[in-house]
Amino acid sequence: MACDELYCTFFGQTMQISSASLRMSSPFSDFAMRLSTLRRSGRKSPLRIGCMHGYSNRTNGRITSQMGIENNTHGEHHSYLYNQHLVQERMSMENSGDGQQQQQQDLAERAYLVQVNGYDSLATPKDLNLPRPLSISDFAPAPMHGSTLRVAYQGVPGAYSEAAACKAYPECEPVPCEQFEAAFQAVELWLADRAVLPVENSLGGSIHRNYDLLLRHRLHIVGEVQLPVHHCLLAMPGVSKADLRRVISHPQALAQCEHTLTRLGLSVAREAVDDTAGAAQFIAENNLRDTAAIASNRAAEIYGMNILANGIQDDAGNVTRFVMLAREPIIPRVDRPFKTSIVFAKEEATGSLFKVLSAFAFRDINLTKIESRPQRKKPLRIVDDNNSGKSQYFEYLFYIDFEASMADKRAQNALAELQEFTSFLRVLGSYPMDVTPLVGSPPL
Ligand SMILES: O=C(O)C(=O)C[C@]1(C(=O)O)C=C[C@@H](O)C=C1
Repeated sequence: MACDELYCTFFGQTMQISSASLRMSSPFSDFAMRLSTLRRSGRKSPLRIGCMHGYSNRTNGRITSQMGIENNTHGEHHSYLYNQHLVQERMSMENSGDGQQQQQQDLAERAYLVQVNGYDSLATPKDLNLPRPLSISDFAPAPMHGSTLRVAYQGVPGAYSEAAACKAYPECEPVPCEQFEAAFQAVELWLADRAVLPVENSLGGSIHRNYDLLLRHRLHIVGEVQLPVHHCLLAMPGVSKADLRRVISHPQALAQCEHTLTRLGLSVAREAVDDTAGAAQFIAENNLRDTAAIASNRAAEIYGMNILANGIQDDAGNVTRFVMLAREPIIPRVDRPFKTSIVFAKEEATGSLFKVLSAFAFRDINLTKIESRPQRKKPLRIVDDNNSGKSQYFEYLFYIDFEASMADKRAQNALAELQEFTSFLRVLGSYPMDVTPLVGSPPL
């Protein structure tokens, strides 16, 4: 859908560009000026802007700004990122006034964008371009203005995380990322609207890296999705099991198939790589005839590989749970099952963990998960006991998922009580539970 008005999403609030928004004061003045630039040239410019967004912050006393412009003119999606330097460079091309000057400015704008993006087939806009009144949906967090929701995941096409992204957001554009951290950053820098990341598997357990990253980044959990994971053993066409010297895959996938591989007589070297589909891609690109990958049957299709064995996970009901992350939290509700995820550090007092857990038990709130991670900044506590000398304790952060919405009084009271026994407490998100039945899901 083409959209010719200009909007700015500023720290989660979407507004149509108007003189009011142009009067934004420091530290956002650069940002505001940039918006005015585009507004003035927007009428005649061949560029149709679907949506603009950006942020500005102070680093070491300097203001840095980044801005994304999405152009959805052809049903395609192009995103341009500017930094402050480019914004200033761009502004120096700016002339006020009409007629020829305006035309020159339009051409300059087009040339500039082609130069930045290498994209030169921009459509001619309609002349009649009346502003559309704002509606409530303009103020909702992304998806934005008819553009496709971009969902970051770790891996390459054919990864289970890509399938999870498409299960969570069926109409989305999946955005592959090399590492989990890159998926977090893609959302933080507005290159993606959501991230979908694995947090636990029914056979392999928790994906600790993502627990650590949840704390380090400021994204919110806005949903969860459970995906049945059906692994295949993939090799190049013509390769048989007897040719194999090595099996490569994501460490979780290797762990989920450990016993089956041995049962298949594959006591060969196992090597961990970044993701399951990446393993298939690597074998295909290098035509490796002594190596197999554990990956999905979609990966077999994409990378032109043969399936040597199907359903090699150690348990037929193998399931991975993913969380959906966004820049803004969703509004918790009580009209459907919700879960809330929190992280806390307990007080040093005796029995504080028990007291935390009983705050939920007394209110009949079911805990679905508890995970502990070392407190990296303060990993050890040394206690000097006069009788037995010095003892060392490990310090932990505790992650808890419980079955209640933050809109539920019981959850609010439990967290109020928790504050008495915790030195740190953060709500990672309150979101609808995935209650879709897993049985009958097509194997991946
Ligand atoms: O490598 C992939 O395909 C992934 O999507 C990652 C991942 C994981 O991290 O657990 C996702 C689901 C499966 O449990 C195996 C691997």
